[in-house]
Amino acid sequence: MQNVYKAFGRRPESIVKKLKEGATREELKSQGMAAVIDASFEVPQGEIFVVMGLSGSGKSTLIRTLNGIQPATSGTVEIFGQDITKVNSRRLRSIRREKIAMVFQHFALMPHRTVGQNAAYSLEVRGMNRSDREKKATEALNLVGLRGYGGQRPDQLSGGMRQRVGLARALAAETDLMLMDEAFSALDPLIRKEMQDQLLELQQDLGKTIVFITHDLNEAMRLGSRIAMMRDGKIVQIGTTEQILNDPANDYVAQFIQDVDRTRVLTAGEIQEPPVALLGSEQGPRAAHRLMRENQTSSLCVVNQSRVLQGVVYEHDIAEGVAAGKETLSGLIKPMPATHEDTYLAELMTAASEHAAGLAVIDESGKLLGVIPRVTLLNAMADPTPTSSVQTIYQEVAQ
Ligand SMILES: Nc1ncnc2c1ncn2[C@@H]1O[C@H](COP(=O)(O)OP(=O)(O)OP(=O)(O)O)[C@@H](O)[C@H]1O
Repeated sequence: MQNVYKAFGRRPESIVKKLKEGATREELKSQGMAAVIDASFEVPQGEIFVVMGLSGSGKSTLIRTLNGIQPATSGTVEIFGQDITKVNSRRLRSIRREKIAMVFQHFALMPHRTVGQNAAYSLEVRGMNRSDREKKATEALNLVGLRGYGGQRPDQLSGGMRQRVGLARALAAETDLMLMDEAFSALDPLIRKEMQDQLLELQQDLGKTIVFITHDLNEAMRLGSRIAMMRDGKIVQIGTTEQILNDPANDYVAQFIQDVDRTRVLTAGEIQEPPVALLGSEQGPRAAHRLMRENQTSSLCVVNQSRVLQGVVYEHDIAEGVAAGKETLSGLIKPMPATHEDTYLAELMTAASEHAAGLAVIDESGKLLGVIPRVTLLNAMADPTPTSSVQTIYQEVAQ
């Protein structure tokens, strides 16, 4: 969307005109409400774009201009190349039906229909025949973990399960764009987290374009590829979690993020450092000793030829190995705790307290990507901002 305004009142166009001439929302209050002021953003395919702001900041109005339920007073709204502010209402209804799925806070399920019929609803509206839509609805229910529930009525399900039906209905529609308005806000915290995890997992496979509205910053940061922060109708900042945490655009955003538990949004990948030194496991204690001296470190990660992590060796063991004239590292390599790049810092607490050398960061196949020295991890816990520059002392493994 580009330069979108939405005003309510008797003469919305006049409110927008005055806004463009520099009037503030406050000054125009007697004439109506400027709910969205000059909003512009683009959401690439596959992104979860979160719109975040306090109650009344204009989030719901913004999302309604996106599906055309409340047409923008001014500006353009393009859905897959089609400007929906310029099409007639019939065409708009068809775009909404074919291209956009919605998930609402209060589920909006039809109580007298079965779960399966609810999930199939958007397909029914499209005129799909019964057997095809039942098949697709069942597939969608399976995807959200409701296998076998198709015959039940919504009131037989818990709140969390009802929201899964809402999600299944949106997925069954197989649209590329999904709009989610406070979709998880009515759920209790544990179920809410489960739903967030599920959405992230589904999104990995489905790669939809999602616009997700929330007033909860932690939710925004867990889900959002990027976040738009709204205040009084305006988008005051658009950025990734990291950008917003590290470089809040103004005091409003800064105040918002004050209470965020950063250990729950920062990941291991954001504080990892290049491995201090790597050593092919075929090398002996002398080589290890030399590398430790060169890099002024008291421990080394050990990897094999494929750079898969084998463990860690410590200075005192290596010194003993050298003294005993050992030719290999066998018996000297200790296990090293490892994590993945996308693990949240909060989940690394125990690792930090228990292990002297710190943590290795590995990929799916066990290859060493980086290390988090214990002191870095403890510092990050105490002051969780991502390290901006890391001194690179990187030693290639013998190939
Ligand atoms: N149909 C309407 N007529 C008049 N004013 C409206 C209308 N819809 C929304 N508003 C006003 O526009 C402003 C933005 O409302 P909106 O619902 O978009 O905010 P929000 O951020 O979604 O808040 P919430 O989380 O409480 O829904 C509010 O001041 C609201 O009162």
